[in-house]
Formats: sequence, structure tokens, C-alpha cells
Amino acid sequence: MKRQQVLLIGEIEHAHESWNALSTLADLVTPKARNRSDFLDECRSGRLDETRVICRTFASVELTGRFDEELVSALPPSVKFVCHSGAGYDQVDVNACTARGIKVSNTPAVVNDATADTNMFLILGALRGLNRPMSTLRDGNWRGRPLPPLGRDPRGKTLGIVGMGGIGKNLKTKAEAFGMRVIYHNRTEDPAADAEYVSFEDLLATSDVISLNLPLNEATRHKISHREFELMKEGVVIVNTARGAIIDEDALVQALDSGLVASVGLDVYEFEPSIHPGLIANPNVMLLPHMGTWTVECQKSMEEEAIRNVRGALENGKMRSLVPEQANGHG
Ligand SMILES: O=CC(=O)O
Repeated sequence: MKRQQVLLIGEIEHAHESWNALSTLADLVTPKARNRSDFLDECRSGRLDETRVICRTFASVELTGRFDEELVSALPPSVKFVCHSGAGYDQVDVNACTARGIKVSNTPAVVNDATADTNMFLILGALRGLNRPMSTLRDGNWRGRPLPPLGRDPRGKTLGIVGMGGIGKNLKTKAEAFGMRVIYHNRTEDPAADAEYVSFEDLLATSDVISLNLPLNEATRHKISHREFELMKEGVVIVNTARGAIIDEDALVQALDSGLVASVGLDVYEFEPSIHPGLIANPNVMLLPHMGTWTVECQKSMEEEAIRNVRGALENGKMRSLVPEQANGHG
């Protein structure tokens, strides 16, 4: 009988030992294809017909494109598990996987610290208006003329966290250490949040800083658009380390240009890696190129967790971190 295969799409950069150890359980293979259309052909060619588990990275989308319905339906029938290395799994159409009997896992908890750290950095940077002096200094103009406006302290400000999951809770602890008062909104109240639960509208109306920490899906796409900006306090600060498309970027640029939004800290963009020119042009916008999990510790932990999921799938058909839609029996 042929041995089962694990197909790795993307690179394992850190957890080589754990990855290689899987070879006692299965053959570890990689695709030959270098683009989506060749990958779809390769899937249909029979070459990958023993593949039981796919392990994929966030960056592998550059090779295959999204794991959408078209791609999922092209996968060999032997595929039963997709292990995504990363917390946000919006690149994978979970409904299409569920319909084909494929289980999907991600690596949620291990990203909390690094992402919440980046989030806090952006909150501080946006409150203090640090983007402008960082640019003037590099242009040889020290603080620039006119002088940059004075920044604002986090202490005493209300931070509204939209999406109180692992990253939101981690951020709450960090923000409280800076003297912020934390309120939050989730689809349902979470007693473990240990913070004041408010409606989405109340959060928008009362927060000095709004932090987006929720996953991207059809229900959350453009969750922040014109109507929501109208409900916010004048001078609000917005930070997003989740997924760009949660904010309608055109509406955000308008809200910044009108002065309604004082400053913004972004790690993610609606059409990544393209960035709205109105964001680049605005000195009150602090921008990072999706660096939330970009630490040695976090990258290694994500790989290790994805590999634990692969191992569980091979050994007993059980993955540690099934995505919530499947863990809760929906999707
Ligand atoms: O953005 C990074 C991740 O979702 O892990």
C-alpha cells in the first residue's frame, strides 16, 4: 500500500526538526507548480493523489491564490485536512472545505503576544503622532516646521476593542498597564473578558481609541464604513492589526481627510500589498507592512502549532485547533 502524503505549500523556516519528524508517519511532498493554474493542473494530474493533509502558510497565497471553492474542488479526493500556519484563515474558504469533508485548522493562541505588542505600538504611535516626526527626521528636518502637534497620552483614554478573542484579551492587559480603560464588543458577551461589554454603537460613540481585533469573514467585511465613522467621536484614533478589509479604506481616507479621525495605526490593508494612496499621503497615518506576527518566537510557534495539527491529523484524525466554524459544528 502507498504511504499517505503531507503536502507542504509554502516554507517551513524554523521548525525543521518537528517537520522532518513527520516523515515517520507520511511522505512529505511539495508542489512542483509555481503558479495557481499549474497548481490546479497538478492537483488534477494524479501526482498528489495520496495527499491526506495539506499544510499551508500565509505567504503561500502568492503561489496558489486563495483556497477558494475552485481550488478546494480541484484538490485530490484523498485530502481530508488543511492545516493553516497563521491565525487569520480568511484565505481559506471554510464552507467549501466543510462541504467536501475537509477539516481546517489554524494557529490562534500563539500569535496573541506578538500581534498585541504590534497593536500597542500602533496605539502609542498613533496617539503620539509619531509618524510625522519620524519622517521629518529622516528627511534631515529634525522635528519639521511647523512643529508637529503635541501627542496624547494613553492614560485615562477609553480603548474600545472590537473582537475580544485571544489577541483582544492580550491587548487589554497591555493597554491597562498604560492606564487605558478598556471596553469591548463581541457578537456575544464573554465573561472571561473581564471588561465592560457594550453594544457596537456605544463602543463607536464612546471610545477614544478603537482597536479592531476580529477575524475577516463575510459578516465583518467593511464592518467599519461611512455609517460607523459618523457614530464615532471627533478626534478618534483607529488601529487595525486584524485584516484590512474590515475597514472600508475609501471611507477611512475620507474620515481622515475631514479630521473626524485624528490618526490611524495600520498593519493590514484592504488590498494588501497595495496601500490606498490617501493613507500613504496622510502624515497622521502610521503604517506597517503586515508585521504583527513577524518575530522569531511567533513564527516558530506558528509553525510548531501547524505541525502539531498535521501530526494529530495523521495519528488520530484530530487537530488541536480546528477553526471555530467547524469546532462549533457550523459552516
Ligand atoms: O496575520 C497573521 C496571521 O493571521 O497569523
